[in-house]
Amino acid sequence: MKYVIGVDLGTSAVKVILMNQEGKVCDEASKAYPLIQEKSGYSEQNPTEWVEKTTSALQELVARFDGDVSNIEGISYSGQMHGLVLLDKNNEVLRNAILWNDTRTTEQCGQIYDILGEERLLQITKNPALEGFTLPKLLWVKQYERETYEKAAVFMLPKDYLRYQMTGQIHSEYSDAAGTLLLNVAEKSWSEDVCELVGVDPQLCPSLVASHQFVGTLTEQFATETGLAATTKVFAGGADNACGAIGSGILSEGKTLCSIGTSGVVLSYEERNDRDFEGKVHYFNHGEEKAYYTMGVTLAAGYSLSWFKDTFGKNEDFETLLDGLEDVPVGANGLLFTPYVVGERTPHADANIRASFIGMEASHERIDFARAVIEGITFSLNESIEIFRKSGKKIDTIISIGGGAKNDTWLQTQADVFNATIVKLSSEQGPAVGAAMLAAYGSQWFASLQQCADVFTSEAKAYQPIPENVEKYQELFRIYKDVYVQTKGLNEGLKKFRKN
Ligand SMILES: Nc1ncnc2c1ncn2[C@@H]1O[C@H](COP(=O)(O)OP(=O)(O)O)[C@@H](O)[C@H]1O
Ligand SMILES: O=C(CO)[C@@H](O)[C@H](O)COP(=O)(O)O
Repeated sequence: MKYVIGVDLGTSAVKVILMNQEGKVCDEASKAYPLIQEKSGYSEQNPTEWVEKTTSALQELVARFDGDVSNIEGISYSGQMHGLVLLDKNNEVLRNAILWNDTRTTEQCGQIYDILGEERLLQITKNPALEGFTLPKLLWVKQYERETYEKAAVFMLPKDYLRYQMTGQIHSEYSDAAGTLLLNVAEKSWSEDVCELVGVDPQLCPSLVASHQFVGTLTEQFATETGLAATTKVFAGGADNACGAIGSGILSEGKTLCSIGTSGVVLSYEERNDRDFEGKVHYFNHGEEKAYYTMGVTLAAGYSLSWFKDTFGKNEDFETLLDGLEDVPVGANGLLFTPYVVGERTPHADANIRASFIGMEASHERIDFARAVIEGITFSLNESIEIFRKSGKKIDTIISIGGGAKNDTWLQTQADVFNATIVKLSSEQGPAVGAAMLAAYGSQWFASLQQCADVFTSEAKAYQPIPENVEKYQELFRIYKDVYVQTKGLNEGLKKFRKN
């Protein structure tokens, strides 16, 4: 039997899974790493830690593998998007990576609009200038850490750096490059126009390949450290949301995904690259060739829940924290939460907004707060679904993946808030499965990613919306949407009191 490994370099942890040719998940391992948040709005990680934790997770996987490691034929990646990794001319890391949920770059987003204009930016990159994207981060380093910027020889995205450390080869690929604001998304090439106008040397951009492309084998050193064979073939991989879509079989028009990881995403497959969503949702290249996807992003979805756990139940696991969630009625006994703990993206591209609990009263217990957090995150994702529905998309079934899909009550809440059937897959590790599928397809086990998905993905359970709950959530959703409007000005006033 042959095997492939999918590596999902997430924000909270790296997850590695071993899958066989029959699409069975044979083993998995995960290693967590922290966020470095020195100031309000800052979010960084140390790229060396990604490599160390991936090495350790792979060591664990290989140690438990009782077959011949040379039968592990291929490996590929899914990676948290947009993070800026800068390397010098010796390929040494110059500073911590600035992550997708770091919002320090509002000033640089303004500069990009001033230089390019919104229309031209949308025409080339298909996306607006958002703090989370890579180009504003590059311009921030150029402006505030000039010495570092001048030493930079190449910029990389998180999983591309990890792959470089495993193979010695430097590449980027289309699905992740699409989230930099430097790619001409329709033409699939770095935009010389954008580079020239914003003053970024095009030499900083690595060469581009397709997600399933073979890029080399493991270095002898990495193979020795992990116990993998040096002949293991390495395939480029994709952005975590592209891989989440592949791993959930979102490979044709009409299919919708909800992914609740650190961020939260509602994603829709697009065959075409010329639809106009006026920048309201992100529009990126898929990991499948000649395909695209659109998505709305909640900046702190799972992160709002993990913030709540770390603050009010530090040493508990999520199961203990959420014990009794199903007994709290819809609406959390009158408590409402907006999940803006680090700002928001869709539909409010607002780095300054912060979270609120509205309606606290003396009878509320911690589990009411937990229910309000879960409902608030789901309302935020429903704002993306609303944009898609208003654009004419029919959304009646949604595949739900990510850490958030581990909880039954949350899955039912998704069905009730989204008023759609929610499908849970046999593995909630969609991005890692997608990465494994890219390795399987790259290894030519299947003629297409769709054929691979037919074998590698399967539905475990479906959750139907309960009409009575749907009605209550529709009323609550109207109140939820008003909280942003009512608290925006208040948060402006609080800004100067934040940790700086
Ligand atoms: N048992 C659980 N029940 C509900 N939510 C969970 C559970 N385990 C993890 N989560 C949520 O999933 C998030 C992590 O999801 P994951 O897909 O692993 O994220 P990432 O890819 O960003 O590292 C956590 O922040 C948490 O909110
Ligand atoms: O910024 C985005 C998408 O635009 C995020 O979705 C990141 O890609 C991080 O993903 P997770 O770690 O939450 O999976």
